[in-house]
Amino acid sequence: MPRDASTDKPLVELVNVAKIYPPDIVALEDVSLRIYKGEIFFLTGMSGAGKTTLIKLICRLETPTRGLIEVAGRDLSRISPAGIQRMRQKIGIAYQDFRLLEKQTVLQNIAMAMEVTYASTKAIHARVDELLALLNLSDKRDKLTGELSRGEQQRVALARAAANGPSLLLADEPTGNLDPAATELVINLFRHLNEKNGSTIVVATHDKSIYAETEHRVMDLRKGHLSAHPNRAPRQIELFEA
Ligand SMILES: Nc1ncnc2c1ncn2[C@@H]1O[C@H](COP(=O)(O)OP(=O)(O)OP(=O)(O)O)[C@@H](O)[C@H]1O
Repeated sequence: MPRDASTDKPLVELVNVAKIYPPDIVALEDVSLRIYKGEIFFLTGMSGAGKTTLIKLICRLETPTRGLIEVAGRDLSRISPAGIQRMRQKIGIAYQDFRLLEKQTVLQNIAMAMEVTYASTKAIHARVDELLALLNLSDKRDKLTGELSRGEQQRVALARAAANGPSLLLADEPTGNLDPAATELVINLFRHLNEKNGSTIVVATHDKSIYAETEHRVMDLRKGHLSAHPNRAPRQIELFEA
């Protein structure tokens, strides 16, 4: 989806953000970042670099030790708990550890995420069927998620995150358990959400294959510091990084 960096306000903005876990584990140090509406943004970095921490800060599952975080122009530190709940209804989160209810079916796991929308059962089932078809999981709809392979569970977690057509999708290591064919399905899901719903998508990943062929912005976290990915042109850095 095209965007104009000169006129858009960022959907997500971090200014000089640090996160230090007790007693003194520095996960992020002085991170400033803008992510614009309609972007697909990749966050790379080695294990322990701080990717999950950054994702959790954006949806306020963690709070920063220092710095400002704004989502849709609102300072997260000033939003009430009820306001955070409302904000999260517009954010889809695909967790690295999936967080599925293993004794519930695929349909139930995804449908549960949609109950907040008060959609009809018919509309919920149609959406679930659409997402499962996109992710090649149609035959798993009535299976318990605990009985699926890790790769299948990972795709169910993505379908659940995508279910409400979120304004912002945060995907933490979304292809960690997938083969190339399933990885392609996930990339197509991101494109679909981005183009059809205008969803902004933030992907934290080790997996070069999901950003190698794209024109999208890639930034690299190293020991809590953020910089442009070494393989990306400097022009991109100037365009996006203030
Ligand atoms: N709840 C926590 N308490 C203490 N330390 C934490 C906590 N969560 C993360 N850390 C530490 O913060 C640092 C960054 O962790 P984070 O999970 O954000 O990295 P990551 O880039 O997502 O790694 P991975 O790719 O392995 O998931 C690591 O040193 C990690 O051990």
